[in-house]
Amino acid sequence: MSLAETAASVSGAFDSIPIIDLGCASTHEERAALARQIRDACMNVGFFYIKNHGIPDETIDKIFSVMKAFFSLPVEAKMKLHHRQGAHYRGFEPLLDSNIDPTNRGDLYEGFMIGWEELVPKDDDVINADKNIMVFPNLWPTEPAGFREAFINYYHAALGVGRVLQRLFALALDLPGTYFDDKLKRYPMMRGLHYPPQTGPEDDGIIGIGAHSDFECFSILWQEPGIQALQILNSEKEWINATPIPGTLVINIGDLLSRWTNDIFRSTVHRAINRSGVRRYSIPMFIGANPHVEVEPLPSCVSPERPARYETITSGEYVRKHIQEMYQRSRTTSDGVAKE
Ligand SMILES: O=C(O)CCC(=O)C(=O)O
Ligand SMILES: [Fe+2]
Repeated sequence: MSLAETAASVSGAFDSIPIIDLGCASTHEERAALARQIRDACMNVGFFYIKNHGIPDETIDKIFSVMKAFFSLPVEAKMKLHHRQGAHYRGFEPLLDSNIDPTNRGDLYEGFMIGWEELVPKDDDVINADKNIMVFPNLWPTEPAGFREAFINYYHAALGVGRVLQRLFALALDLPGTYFDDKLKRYPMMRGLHYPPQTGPEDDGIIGIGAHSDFECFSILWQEPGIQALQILNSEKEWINATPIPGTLVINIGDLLSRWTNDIFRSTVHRAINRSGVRRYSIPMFIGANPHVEVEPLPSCVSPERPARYETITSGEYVRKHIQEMYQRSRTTSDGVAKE
């Protein structure tokens, strides 16, 4: 059955999130079987867990530990790295700095955003050699010690997982395995997030992160074990818990890949609410397409019964607009002062 025919029979009324084992992908048959599982998950749920992803525990432990230390610093120290000092979304995001759900009043998390950087910096000539790719400098705190190293090590490890997944997504879409290799960003954005425990009523419009779908192609999320916060919305409008499963990462499809696949891959709405009584941490990385890539529904996802639903758009144009809107709805000024 073609992708478009299969999509016609999919309901989206899931009540659980599949777990996919990346550990068995050495033979051609194993990779094909994995791609089929991924296709099912992307069409039915838009989310899946991966186990045996290959990121060492030590790499995760180190970034988790520096995140806890950094977010425990006084807010004045963190504000010195406010991301609005620059134009490229790097550095600290205070509480309520973003508002991803326009029907809400603000997102109750603190974040620290970074982009690609070599662990051992190369000279500028090497970095600037690839003129088509934008590499913006990161901002780094002076404390805690080892913050930069822990973030960069995790970043490179997560990016490696992304490279494996993008090939599986291509196979899942009946495309050559390397189809996305020159189209997806080599330098995606990643952020460490800290959600203070929340006590206010949900209907006051301020929750950890409001209901949204991600803007880019797919996201790779580490979430702190033992603390339930992330929820995803099914087609029956029920919130299904994405309970942290030790040793796994959560993968979800974003709007751009959904659009690229003519909505055959689902970009599922999700939110996070931390009512655990203690702080909660997570680390999303957003893998997008390079800014100049023109995204239009893939031929394998279009049929006479399922005509193309979207016009061609460049990735950069699409993502920039959405990110700007999310921060324009902020309830704080760049000094961190609450707006009226
Ligand atoms: O913290 C989480 O579990 C979700 C974060 C998220 O959805 C995002 O950053 O887009
Ligand atoms: Fe998200």
